[in-house]
Amino acid sequence: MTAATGLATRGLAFLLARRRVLLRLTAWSVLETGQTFLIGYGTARALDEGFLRGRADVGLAWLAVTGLGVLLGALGTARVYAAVADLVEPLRDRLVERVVSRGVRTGEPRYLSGLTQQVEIARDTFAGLVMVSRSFVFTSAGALAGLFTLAPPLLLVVGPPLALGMALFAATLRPLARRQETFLVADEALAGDLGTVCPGLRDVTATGAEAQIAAGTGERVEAELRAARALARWGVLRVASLTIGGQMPIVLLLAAALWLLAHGVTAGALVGALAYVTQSLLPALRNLIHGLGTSGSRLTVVLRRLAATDTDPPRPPEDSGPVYGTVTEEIRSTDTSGDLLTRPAFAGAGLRVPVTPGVAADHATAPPALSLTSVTFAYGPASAPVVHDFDLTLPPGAHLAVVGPSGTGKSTLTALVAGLLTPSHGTVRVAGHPVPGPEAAAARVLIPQEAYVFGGTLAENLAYLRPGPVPEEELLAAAESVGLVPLAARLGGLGARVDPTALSAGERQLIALTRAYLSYAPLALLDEATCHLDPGAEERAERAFAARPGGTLVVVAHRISSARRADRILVMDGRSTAYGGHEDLLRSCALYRDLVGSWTPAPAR
Ligand SMILES: Nc1ncnc2c1ncn2[C@@H]1O[C@H](COP(=O)(O)OP(=O)(O)OP(=O)(O)O)[C@@H](O)[C@H]1O
Repeated sequence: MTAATGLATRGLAFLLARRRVLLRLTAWSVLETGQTFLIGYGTARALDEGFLRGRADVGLAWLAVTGLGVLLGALGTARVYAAVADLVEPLRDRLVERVVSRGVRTGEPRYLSGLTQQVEIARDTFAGLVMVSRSFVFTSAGALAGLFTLAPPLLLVVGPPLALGMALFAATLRPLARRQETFLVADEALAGDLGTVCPGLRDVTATGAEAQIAAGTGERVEAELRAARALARWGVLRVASLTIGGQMPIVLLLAAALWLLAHGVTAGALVGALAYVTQSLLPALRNLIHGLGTSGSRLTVVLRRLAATDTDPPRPPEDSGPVYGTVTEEIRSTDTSGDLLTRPAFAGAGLRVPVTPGVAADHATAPPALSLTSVTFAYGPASAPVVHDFDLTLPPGAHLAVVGPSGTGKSTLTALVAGLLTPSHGTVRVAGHPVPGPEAAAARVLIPQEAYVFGGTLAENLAYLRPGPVPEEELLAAAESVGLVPLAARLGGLGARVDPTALSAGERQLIALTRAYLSYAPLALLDEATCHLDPGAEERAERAFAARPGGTLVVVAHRISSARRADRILVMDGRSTAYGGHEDLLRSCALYRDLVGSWTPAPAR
């Protein structure tokens, strides 16, 4: 039995078990049929027996009867809603019961919120479908009965295009549902991908995974585009079915007016027929086509997911939360087999972007290591800019410390340089290359506060940002420079497997720093990347980066010692900034004096 047949069987059993509710629904819907019938019939009589004979009172009386019919119909519709609730709520209860018991059984309660949300979608969609299909059936019955009562030839004009439109619509149902499902799946995959990638852009940059993430997400965008195009092509047929079934009868009635009048159809009956088509059939058909077309496919997808057999693994909710907070979890929870590189849990960790060797060029002719020109950035169109009309130029080999109170934009600045954020005005260039861009991306390495270590060997962790094999001597030399040697020895050497869960935050930072040190990127951005190291270890690591041949260092500093080591300091204070050496700033910048005061420990008494 296919999944679709299984669903249909279960759906039928569900409906049969609720025959009484269905009967009630039918009974109230009949009132709607009466209302539809009266719309055309009453109008025809009002004309033929009243207004066209100069008897306005009779005409008005028929219109009053029609109005009464509309009131009764409204009463019926109100009762229909109550009956639909009796049909829909048990479906919801059943699905919730199923989802909850499955969550409890499989021990995967974290999926419950996503699934119960899908239950709500299923309930609403099912209710909508019941309403539109029921309305179409009873409205059409009322309109067709009315046309026949007024004059059977009217049916000859309205019936065939209506039947043709319905047949075309029925023929598009399956293929369109399949395309709709493909589109929904592609859309959800893209949303899921973006939900993971966007909050984790910093992680992606830190692991040098931009190109592969862009390729992966690009493929999802392409898949959604293909699905949308296929859906649109079939959508055209659906529009055609509405045109043929709902709008063509109007044209035909007008075009055949003479013929109809010659065959005993009265003027009132002709107007009544037009009322049936424009006021009842066309809206009901439109609702049916839109309702069944979109909601039907959605309901099928959601129900199929919810009704998945108990042995199926539960599907993760679309939004699995920000990567920034979960990556470390994922990495920590990896075993030591070292195969994290292929795991989808953190796609970025498995991706390598070759960093161009030789980016560090001849200093004399080289462009600035970093330049920001009139850069303005705000997080939202209505937000105050965090960085405003900002200029900065760093020559190759410079060592800049960025300091300032919390929330003044230090991380925002590093994100702008790394290309994670795009300024609303101005330009950023790294080694002369515009940001964002592949050359600029290859020319800088970002080390965020959260250090990423994966379950491979220490050597694999260290060589991760290098395009090819790295000689052992080079790894050892880098470990020596950054201060990793004692940890490497404790772990059992470069070939030892690393268990990220067994490392402290500071030890992970040392590994990430050595990895960045080994990369070919001349510009290193340390965004609180040493915050878990003791002052001595921090000094050693920073000095190593500052001494890299051709290397330029930007450090978001959280200690006065870190700022003092830099040859220039940028003080950020909201929209204003100050720039200079330590002594200059002590003299000229009150905020810097305050910061230095708060960073310097009070002398022991
Ligand atoms: N994603 C974001 N959306 C909206 N506003 C943000 C976002 N990230 C930061 N901000 C705001 O931008 C301003 C600068 O934040 P940023 O993190 O760059 O400051 P910071 O100086 O690095 O702070 P800290 O020292 O605490 O890390 C703050 O007001 C912050 O609330």
